Amino acid sequence: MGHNCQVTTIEFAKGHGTGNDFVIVPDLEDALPLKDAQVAAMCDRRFGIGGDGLLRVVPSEDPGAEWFMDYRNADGSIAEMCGNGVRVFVRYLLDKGLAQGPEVAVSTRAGIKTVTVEGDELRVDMGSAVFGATSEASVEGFTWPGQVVSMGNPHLVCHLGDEAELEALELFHQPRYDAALFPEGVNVEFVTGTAPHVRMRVHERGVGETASCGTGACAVGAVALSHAGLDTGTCRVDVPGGTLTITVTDETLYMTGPAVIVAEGVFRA
Ligand SMILES: N[C@@H](CCC[C@H](N)C(=O)O)C(=O)O
Repeated sequence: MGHNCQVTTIEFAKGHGTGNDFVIVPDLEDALPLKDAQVAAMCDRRFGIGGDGLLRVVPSEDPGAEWFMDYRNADGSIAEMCGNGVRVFVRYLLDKGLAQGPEVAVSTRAGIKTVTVEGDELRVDMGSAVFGATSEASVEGFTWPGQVVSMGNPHLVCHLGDEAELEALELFHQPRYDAALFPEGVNVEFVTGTAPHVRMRVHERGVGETASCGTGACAVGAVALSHAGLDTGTCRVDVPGGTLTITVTDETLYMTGPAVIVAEGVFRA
């Protein structure tokens, strides 16, 4: 009795932005629509390549951009937007000659994002943060009030008392939140400090705690500036994996940070 030994091979690259890491799958003919389980297998840190998410590079149907970023969380779920992901996506396009800088438009589920190369870093026009209601999040019986913010995807930004509290926070498990307000789940950011310099940790929907979340940093920067009574300005957001710079203008919000490709290979499924 023989085994079915058919092996599927998938070309990939691996990259990160401030430690938020992604498997990149070039699917230039849009011939490889990955199932949730395949994404989860590739993102698995012990049995796969490992990643907080997956970026599939496919042709864009929107005439405003050549490429569409098909972003998936590590568990295979779909999210509207990924801020670190879009910088890594553009770094990959530039490295492979699939796009020319310094300005690259990328189609995402949250619309077209324009990414500009600025030295070693990439600046993304993320569009303005949209503030919603206030809500709350709880961890191990402690509850903090939070500001709901949409960056295309949902965020709940909670301010903590001090650094020690932030350091001690148990973020292995999903913080509790109002499931009626967030039926699709939410990314929860915990913050200390005030604009122009704050620190955050994050628990991401569909992933867990990550070293960074670009859209989360945008939400946090916008809330910090607003708490400081500023409609516009710049806020440095330190995350466990590095630093992102958030600039709010009258028209939009820019996120600036690094993006690095660290490996290429073939995944055998
Ligand atoms: N890490 C990302 C956000 C990825 C999506 C998020 N987990 C969600 O489900 O909304 C970022 O850098 O923005």
